[in-house]
Amino acid sequence: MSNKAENRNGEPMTMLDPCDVARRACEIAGAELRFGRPVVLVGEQNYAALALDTATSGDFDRFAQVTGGKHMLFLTAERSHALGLARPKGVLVPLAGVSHAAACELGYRMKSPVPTNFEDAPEELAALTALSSIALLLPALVVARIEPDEPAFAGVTRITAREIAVSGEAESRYEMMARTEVPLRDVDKAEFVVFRGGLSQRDQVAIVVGDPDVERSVPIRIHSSCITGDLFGSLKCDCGDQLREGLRLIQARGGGVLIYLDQEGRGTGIGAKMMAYGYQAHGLDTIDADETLGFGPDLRRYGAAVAMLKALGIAKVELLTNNPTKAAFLENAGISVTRRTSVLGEVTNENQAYLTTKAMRAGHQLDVRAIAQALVAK
Ligand SMILES: Nc1nc2c(ncn2[C@@H]2O[C@H](COP(=O)(O)OP(=O)(O)OP(=O)(O)O)[C@@H](O)[C@H]2O)c(=O)[nH]1
Ligand SMILES: [Zn+2]
Repeated sequence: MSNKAENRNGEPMTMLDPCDVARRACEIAGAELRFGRPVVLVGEQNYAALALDTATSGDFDRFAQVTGGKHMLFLTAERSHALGLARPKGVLVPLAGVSHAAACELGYRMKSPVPTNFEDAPEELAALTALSSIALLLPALVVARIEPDEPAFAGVTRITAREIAVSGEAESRYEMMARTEVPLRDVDKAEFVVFRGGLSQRDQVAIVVGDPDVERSVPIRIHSSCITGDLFGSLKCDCGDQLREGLRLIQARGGGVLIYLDQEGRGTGIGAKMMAYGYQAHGLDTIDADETLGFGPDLRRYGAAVAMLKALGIAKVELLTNNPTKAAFLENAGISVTRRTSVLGEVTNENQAYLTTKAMRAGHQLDVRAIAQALVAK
């Protein structure tokens, strides 16, 4: 079947795939939010929305003015919980008379007054949380119900919840675009295989070590980027150690693949991760710090990893991880995990609490007692 059609003027038009159309709409809407500009979520009820962490106080005041002071702050279930309000779909807090600085406090600061005036957020606003995550923004949005033909929002980018949902399919659509050998210090032979596609993600990289036999179970590690740990040797986490130990194990097995995913801060981005580190310095653990910013415990997506494995012809793996979520995701996507092998880093004063939280609250297969004793033994 031809993928050409004609538009109303009889001009040739490429029939676009619905997922590509939705993905483009999301990327544009996300970019608008990142520029501090409003977007309109179109549905049974229309909502204008502005991202709190990119809107200046001028943008915020203009939004307040054109919505006649009917603007509200949409806080996720996680942020509501952090504020002591257990509301499963989050809350809407009226903002009439509230300054930009006070809204930011309510939206994502650690010491915020608890709102007394709020309503449960409608389900459809979850689409905006998904959009803010695609745009790597904090999930704190200023919203206002508007009429479909509201003149103040004429020309503003529009998006539907359906487009945001459909765009998610792009997460598993990647194409190989380059494959080149790069000599690495501790590895005999490594090829960097770059994939392009996805949703709001940069090109992704798989490092093929040696010549793995794809007919057998291939040792792999799926590693999410951690600039602080991988690159600069931060002591606050075990990532750098795990990256190097992962490569070492793959090499020792005679070959395999390390997939390096661009999803810093468990998918929240480096900015949010550093804000979370700031909150951790004030005593919150890694999960509570993310919740204070409005995030769930883990926003990472592994569709890219699955697409890359499939493109490399890999259907069976030995997974180098302590994180059972990664194994479950692969199994659900049709990649058989024949074995899970732990990858351990050094326990330090600075990462001991982080590792304990991963074991106790995120279900990572780490030995809590060994973590506790590791420093005593030193
Ligand atoms: N939000 C947030 N992210 C963090 C923090 N510390 C590390 N990270 C991120 O956590 C992720 C860790 O990635 P991985 O090492 O692949 O995964 P893992 O879930 O620890 O599982 P393993 O396979 O056992 O290593 C990276 O995206 C880091 O940037 C933190 O305190 N807060
Ligand atoms: Zn790290």
